[in-house]
Amino acid sequence: MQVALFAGTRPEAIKLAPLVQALRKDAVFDATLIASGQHDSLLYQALNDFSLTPDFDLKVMRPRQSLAELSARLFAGIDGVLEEVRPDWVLVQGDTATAQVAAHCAFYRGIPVGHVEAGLRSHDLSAPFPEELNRRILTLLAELHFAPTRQAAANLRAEGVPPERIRVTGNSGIDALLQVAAAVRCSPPALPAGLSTFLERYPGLVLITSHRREALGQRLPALCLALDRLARQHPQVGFVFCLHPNPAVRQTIHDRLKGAGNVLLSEPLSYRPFVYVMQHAQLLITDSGGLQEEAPSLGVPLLVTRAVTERPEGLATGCAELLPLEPEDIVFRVRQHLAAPLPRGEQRAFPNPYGDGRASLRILAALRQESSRGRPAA
Ligand SMILES: CC(=O)N[C@@H]1[C@@H](OP(=O)(O)OP(=O)(O)OC[C@H]2O[C@@H](n3ccc(=O)[nH]c3=O)[C@H](O)[C@@H]2O)O[C@H](CO)[C@@H](O)[C@@H]1O
Repeated sequence: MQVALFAGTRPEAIKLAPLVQALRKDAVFDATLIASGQHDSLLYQALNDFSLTPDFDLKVMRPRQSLAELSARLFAGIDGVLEEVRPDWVLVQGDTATAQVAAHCAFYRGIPVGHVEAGLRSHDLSAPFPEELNRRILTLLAELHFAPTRQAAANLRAEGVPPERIRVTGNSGIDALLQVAAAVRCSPPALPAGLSTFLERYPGLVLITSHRREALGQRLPALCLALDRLARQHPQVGFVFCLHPNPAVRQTIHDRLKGAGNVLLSEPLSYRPFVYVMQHAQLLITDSGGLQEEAPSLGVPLLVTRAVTERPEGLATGCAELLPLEPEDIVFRVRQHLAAPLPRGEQRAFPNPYGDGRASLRILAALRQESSRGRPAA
């Protein structure tokens, strides 16, 4: 069974890596990995972490291109690859333009699509933008829906997806995390020089990421203001902000946080060092989807800088909490967490509702079942 997998961004590479590894180990499958290059530098950094080299690289990234221009390049590039590879199945992950357009192209050619991480919904098309739209389109296009949780499966059924087309598999991102977290515990990765000195200097550690388009208005400036105050009030705590390459996000953060001594503005870390830093943090502050899924396995509490999340399961376990918009409220919530720290490296025990590390195997089993049933040619 020839399976084509498309990855355009860092999280897609991380979450598809365990699947590519599992497919390549299994004689039933032949896996072709296609990089779109939607987020070029971060995508290749993540693929490298899993020693993966794409079979095709579409290099669609251009500076300051619009979403429509990106989509146009993706349509042309992906259709060409499908013509050449002629896969039996296409696998896409999550909610990016790459995933949505790859599913579209496959659908037009009558190639069945498996959607990994199906059924997440914020029920708000403006947040996350444009990912919530991409998810809904992907649901219309997919033949098999690999839902990470029961809640995600319920969302799909509520939209009329036949139950027999849905599999609850867990999130393949947890497969990747558990693999890398175990490796990092045995052999700590090399960290950039400035970061390792910084970590040694402060007994406490808060790790922050923020990159969502919709954060640029009020949320990111409010978060920076709050962090600046918190850094002054807690000189024993190091605040590491891992930046995203998006120039508008970087500018906002640089302008507001450059001066504070115990704030380190770090370049994006590759996955192994990033997992190491997460393992040693006492608190994560983020608008990332992946971090919301990873935090419970690492036992690190997490504050989500968003008004809504498509991941309510983490809120229900007590690991995650939505952070208010106002800087005073952010300061208050973070101070509450910092008031009761665990020693560095020690973790709280949270159940992980997002997966148990076996999602890829369940997805492979579902594909094998499809192949044994035989599909009519398109
Ligand atoms: C709207 C939304 O929620 N969409 C999500 C979105 O992804 P995201 O929000 O999770 O994106 P990021 O935060 O960029 O990536 C996170 C990953 O990167 C690692 N990391 C982080 C910083 C760093 O310096 N080094 C790293 O290695 C980190 O541990 C984690 O694994 O798209 C995905 C693809 O479709 C979807 O699955 C997913 O729903």
